[in-house]
Amino acid sequence: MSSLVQYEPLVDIVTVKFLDQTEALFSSKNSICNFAEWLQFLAFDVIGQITYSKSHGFVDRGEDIDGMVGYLGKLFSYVAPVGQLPMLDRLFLKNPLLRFLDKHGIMSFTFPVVTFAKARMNERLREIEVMKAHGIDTAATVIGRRGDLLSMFLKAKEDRPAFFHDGRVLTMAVSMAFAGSETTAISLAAVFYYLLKNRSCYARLMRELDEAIDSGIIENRPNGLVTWSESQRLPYLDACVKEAFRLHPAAGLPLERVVPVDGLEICGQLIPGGTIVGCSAWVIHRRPEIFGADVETYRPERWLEANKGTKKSMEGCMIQFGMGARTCIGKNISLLEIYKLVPSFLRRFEVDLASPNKEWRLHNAWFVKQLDFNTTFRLRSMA
Ligand code: HEM
Repeated sequence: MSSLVQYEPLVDIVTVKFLDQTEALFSSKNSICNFAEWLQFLAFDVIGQITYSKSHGFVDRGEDIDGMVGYLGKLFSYVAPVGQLPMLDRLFLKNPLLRFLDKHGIMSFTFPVVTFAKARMNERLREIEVMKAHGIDTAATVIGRRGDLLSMFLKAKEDRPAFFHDGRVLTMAVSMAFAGSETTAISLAAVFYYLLKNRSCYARLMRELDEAIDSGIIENRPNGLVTWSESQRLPYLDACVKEAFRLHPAAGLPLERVVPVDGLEICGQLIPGGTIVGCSAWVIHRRPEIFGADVETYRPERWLEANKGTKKSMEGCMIQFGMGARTCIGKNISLLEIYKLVPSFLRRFEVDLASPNKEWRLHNAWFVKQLDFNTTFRLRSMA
């Protein structure tokens, strides 16, 4: 995690903008906010900032620019069933006729996220060309200077040009937006939703935050911003985040693996090589023998009450980021974002559900998106 704190200034740029825009667009106008979507704007902009040192501009404009967010939502609604029956893809998106039309510019199937990524990459490549033309060492300047993910990918290209060609750099950059925006937004929405539905937990978290300010654990900044290292000294915040991850892991379908050729014994049963097996976080996170009989209840306290051994088992069974060789590579980036945004936001605003008696609706499009999560915000006094 320590190396990721280098991204904190990039996350801060978007977080502060998000807090200011929340105040301008919602709290000062007394408007109702579609919080799930608003958090997605934030997550998308953070990914843009971390990947290209340039946010997509959603938070600034307060709207879904080029329909990128909506498009991604639709894409996942397609990917979820097609991922279970991959041959369907040949009929639809990978249909040779559609590919032909796309290739010859007759119909475009290029995702707006890809268009944005291509534009950023071309800007950066042009910059590097200019540097090279002036005899400037690109590795030490354009590539190394920014410290964003695009510079890391371009550095990999400089080091291993045969493997890490431009196509791979672009794929990596686009993957960041595909894998890191909805997931982080869904997880953030879960943290807030459960707090709003469990007011005593919300009150306890606010006590922890206010006391941390009084005792100097958190610096009292006028914009409410909390640093990563300050957030790590807030045990109840940690419990609330973990409990939201437990009850609402972003990925809603089993994480699949292929059994090695020699077969494998799983839970006492021999599974032949080549079999696709999978395991869902929604099931594992609700195992009573691990998490307790009240698995369906949101109770952050379980993370504070557990003894060392139980806590280790609980943490070992949390697979919201997957597990093993293909575990999430963006885990620490999203944790940085979540542990900073939640306390910063709650310091600055008092949050309420627009319809306190209504539940949110869930849509499992590979990622389990929340719908009808509408809120109001009131400025808090931070003196
Ligand atoms: C709370 C936020 C996030 C959640 C819940 C999440 C969840 C996951 C899950 C469940 C997987 C599959 C792991 C497996 O099969 O074992 C995964 C993979 C991946 N994630 Fe995340 N993710 C999050 C944020 C991010 C971010 C911010 C990025 C990028 C900046 C990212 C990039 C990726 C990539 C590239 C993979 C594929 C890794 C591979 O196949 O080797 N994720 N993520």
